[in-house]
Amino acid sequence: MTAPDPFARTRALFELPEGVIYLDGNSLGPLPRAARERLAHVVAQEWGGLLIRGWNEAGWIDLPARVGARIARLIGAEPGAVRAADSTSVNLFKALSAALALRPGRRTILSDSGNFPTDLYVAQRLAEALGQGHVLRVVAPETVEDALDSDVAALMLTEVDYRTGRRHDMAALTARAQAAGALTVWDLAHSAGALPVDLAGAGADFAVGCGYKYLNGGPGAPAFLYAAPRLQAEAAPALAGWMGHAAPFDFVPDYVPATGMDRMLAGTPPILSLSALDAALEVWEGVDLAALRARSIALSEGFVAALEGREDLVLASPRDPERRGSQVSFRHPEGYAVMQALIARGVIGDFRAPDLIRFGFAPLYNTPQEVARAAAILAEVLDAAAWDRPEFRRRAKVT
Ligand SMILES: Cc1ncc(COP(=O)(O)O)c(C=O)c1O
Ligand SMILES: Nc1c(O)cccc1C(=O)C[C@H](N)C(=O)O
Repeated sequence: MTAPDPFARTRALFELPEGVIYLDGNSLGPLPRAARERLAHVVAQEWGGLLIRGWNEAGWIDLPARVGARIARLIGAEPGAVRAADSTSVNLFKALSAALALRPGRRTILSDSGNFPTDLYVAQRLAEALGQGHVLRVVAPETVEDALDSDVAALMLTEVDYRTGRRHDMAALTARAQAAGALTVWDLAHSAGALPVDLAGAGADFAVGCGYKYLNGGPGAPAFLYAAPRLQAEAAPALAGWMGHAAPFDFVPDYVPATGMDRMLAGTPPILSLSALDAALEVWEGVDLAALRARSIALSEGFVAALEGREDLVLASPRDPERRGSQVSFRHPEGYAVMQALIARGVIGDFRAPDLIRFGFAPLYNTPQEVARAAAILAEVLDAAAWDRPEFRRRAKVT
């Protein structure tokens, strides 16, 4: 007798194509059935039927806050402290600029070399554009703590490294940064929905994250933004827009920021994609995040254990699951072709240059059986050098 699968209920809420083992939900989550239905409804009934009345009658105007409230539980945020809006890049710009403005005497943005490129690009351009001598300092992930000197205005880190899955200790680094007089800006792109996050418990200052990965909001889904309640009254992001105004429909020429989190908004919310994300987040109702973490560790451990000891794969992720997010990466010199051969066999992960094959484990729908099968197929591909074909080496535009 095998015990019933505690995540069979949530798996059934997704449309998962037959014959595919999907281990790329850390890049783009699959389609929740509820999102398909909600989109059809919003398009036909709300957009089609209500037209402009939808802003009031269907509550479109409140969607950034309503969707933010659903995300808040997953990231341990205080009520009202999260908005769903814009992209992660844009939210990072807003959060980081607000953090810098709150530390006027300091000039350094501290980050690490494992951070996602968009985060580093946003910080570089913001530092230049401010014209006040700000600099982005990028150090090795292990040396972040030592680099927290008296010039650091903002510590900007991605909690879970997109390549290796290495996880920073958010609570410890936040405490260290604040003791050094800095504010923290956390990117939760690979954390939200992947593992329990406790922003309030960690005392984090600002955070951002993606809606299209483990939250399953669909390609280009709106991202989210958090500011600690103690900072909201003072936060002044460098990007303002009418949706962040205290009275948008007064149409006055001067900017007066809204009270609370609404000041972190800028332009008109994308109602179709916010609706899809809202429906996708229904899947999380009743999901226990400690059980989610336990499942995630069981999945990733099963995968690593099945492949451990192979001489042709080098584990790029921490071996200790407590120090990882919900993904595992291996190095292989022909990683791109290996991943294409896997995809041709129905196992979808992805490749990150120069040599990483990356596998995300989404506890809501991935099963231990899938993970064992994926590891076996990877072993077959390697044993038979099935990747060694010209068509598997041809790089696509998007990897
Ligand atoms: C850590 C991290 N931040 C940000 C992003 C993306 O930001 P955006 O949605 O603005 O493209 C990604 C992935 O695309 C990511 O992995
Ligand atoms: N956002 C993406 C896209 O528009 C195309 C392809 C991939 C992505 C990703 O999300 C990449 C992802 N952040 C990563 O961890 O590599």
